[in-house]
Amino acid sequence: MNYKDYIADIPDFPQEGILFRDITPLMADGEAFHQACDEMIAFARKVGAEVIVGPESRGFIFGCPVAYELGIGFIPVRKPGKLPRETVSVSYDLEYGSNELHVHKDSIKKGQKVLIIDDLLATGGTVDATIQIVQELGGEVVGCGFLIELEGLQGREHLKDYEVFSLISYK
Ligand SMILES: O=P(O)(O)OC[C@H]1O[C@H](OP(=O)(O)OP(=O)(O)O)[C@H](O)[C@@H]1O
Ligand SMILES: Nc1ncnc2[nH]cnc12
Repeated sequence: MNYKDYIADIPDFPQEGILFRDITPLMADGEAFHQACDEMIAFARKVGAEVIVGPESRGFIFGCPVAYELGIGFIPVRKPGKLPRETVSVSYDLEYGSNELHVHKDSIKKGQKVLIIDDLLATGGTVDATIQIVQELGGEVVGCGFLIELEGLQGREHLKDYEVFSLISYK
């Protein structure tokens, strides 16, 4: 399958100068979405994931089917003001702004093997912040899986110590 056929390229969204890679056509196609999830599931099995951690909101779209298929848990990483109980948080920068990510403090067990799944790796700010939180909570990051990697933004520089999987790469 040529997954790029299912990604829409939108110039100057959400800001001038950003080429936005829109995954919604892929999500809307049952076969493409299913196959993409299957490839992430294979990676999750390979790295021995015991729990999936996924950043809001597009990380939920791919992280939850993987967790479901493996019969393991899914832990949401959320933007400020969304989680009702005590959290740990980290501030981070991304291609078009900055934010703060939160995870419930009691969500990850010590030594648990964590696979981080998100739709897209750009600067790596989001995954870097997520790794920091997982480690603070005692989890072991065994891999990071993405549908899309924007190679030009060099997000992999943050991920030299980890197994990284991406299905679609743009130079
Ligand atoms: O590698 P980075 O530079 O951190 O960029 C990648 C992140 O940016 C997007 O999320 P966004 O914060 O736009 O939120 P959304 O998923 O709610 O749209 C995307 O879904 C990744 O999580
Ligand atoms: N260029 C881009 N397209 C879609 N999502 C993104 N998140 C960060 N950069 C992005």
